[in-house]
Amino acid sequence: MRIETLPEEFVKAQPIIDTIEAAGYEAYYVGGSVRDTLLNLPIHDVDIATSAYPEEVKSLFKRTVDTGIEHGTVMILDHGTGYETTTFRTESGYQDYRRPDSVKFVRSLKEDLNRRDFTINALALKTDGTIIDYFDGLGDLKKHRIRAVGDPEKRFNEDALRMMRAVRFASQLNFDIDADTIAGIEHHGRLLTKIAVERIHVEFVKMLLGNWPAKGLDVFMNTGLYQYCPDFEPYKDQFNQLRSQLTSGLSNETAVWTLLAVTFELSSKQVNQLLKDWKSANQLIDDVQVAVKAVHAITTQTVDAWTLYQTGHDLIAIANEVAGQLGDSTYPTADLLAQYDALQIHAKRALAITGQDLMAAGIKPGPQLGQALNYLERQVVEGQLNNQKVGLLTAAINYLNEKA
Ligand SMILES: Nc1ccn([C@@H]2O[C@H](COP(=O)(O)OP(=O)(O)OP(=O)(O)O)[C@@H](O)[C@H]2O)c(=O)n1
Repeated sequence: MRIETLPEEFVKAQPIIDTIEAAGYEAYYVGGSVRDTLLNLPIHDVDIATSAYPEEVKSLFKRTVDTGIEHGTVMILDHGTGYETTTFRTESGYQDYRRPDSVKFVRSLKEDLNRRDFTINALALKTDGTIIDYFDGLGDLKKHRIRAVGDPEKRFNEDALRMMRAVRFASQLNFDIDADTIAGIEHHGRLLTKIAVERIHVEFVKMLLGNWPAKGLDVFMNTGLYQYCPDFEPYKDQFNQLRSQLTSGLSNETAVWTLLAVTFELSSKQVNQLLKDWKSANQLIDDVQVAVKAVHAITTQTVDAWTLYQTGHDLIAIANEVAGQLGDSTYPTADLLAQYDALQIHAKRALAITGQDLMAAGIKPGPQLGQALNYLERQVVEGQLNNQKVGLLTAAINYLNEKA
């Protein structure tokens, strides 16, 4: 088969392939960009596979970066775009690529495609639009099927992360997973425990961001794969409940973990533990903690100015999205955001008075100064006081006098 008009990303990359071919090697577009083009989806990165060895690739181009030279990948820089270019290879353990004997460079495209994860990812594209398809990836694309290349057991032994990739693609593409491939996941689920959590994290989140999350979750649950992810084992029922509730993908990673934290009914300490075990960034952990509180306020209909202020614009939208997925929000997001926008201040530094001002008015530095500012902040947020210097000063003095 031949694609008539190639997307411009490929046209732009053609000089790279031409250069490699002119030096007497083969080079093809491979991987996700080929798959997504055939599915009429936008493409992200254009990846190239070549018979040239890494040193040979580097000698052909002025600007290259050794992004993964151990497993044969060199990034070629061309007019601001980077092209990951990987030498054809076979492998005896994807995750062990740092062991020099685990990657064997070969000169044959077919051998290279044969070590790839799924048939839909094992297609190669020539610059003239011809598709090379040794494993009926085109048939599987048509049938909306994710099928391991050759023996699933072998593919999952090479890289157990591929089991997570299978469920992730199911959820992103609304594809079914082939029965033998599912059986492979059932047999090899435990191998996931050998994989770096950071890699599992990426795939798990992509699964829930996909447009058909229930599709991936089905296999994730039915094969028992979930048990081999950090901390998920006790939450079978909650996951199954989610599977039936989730009607569309979530909009970002914070929403994913907030949804899980609420569904699992985790305490703030447990949220922290879960996210730490999943090797999450501190910013994500903080955001999820705040969003979880906001979801509770939304679901119990106790959203007030102070909650909105503490939650902030972006996390309000996320919390309401999560509450909506759970069928528990009665607020349109736009209304909550309008209420938030209408607050007099959106940060403490926007108060019309500072600690300096209070000291200038004779209030001594110390804990009471901070308390007074906190009091003013809350009063202004809640609309009890106007954000004006003179009024705030009087209110601060009265507040401290009453306390004394
Ligand atoms: N564990 C993996 C990861 C990747 N690949 C191969 O390497 C290609 C590129 O991988 P990657 O960029 O991670 O994923 P894409 O398939 O390109 O999908 P996306 O960009 O949507 O993540 C895949 O298509 C597949 O052929 C593989 O065989 N096994």
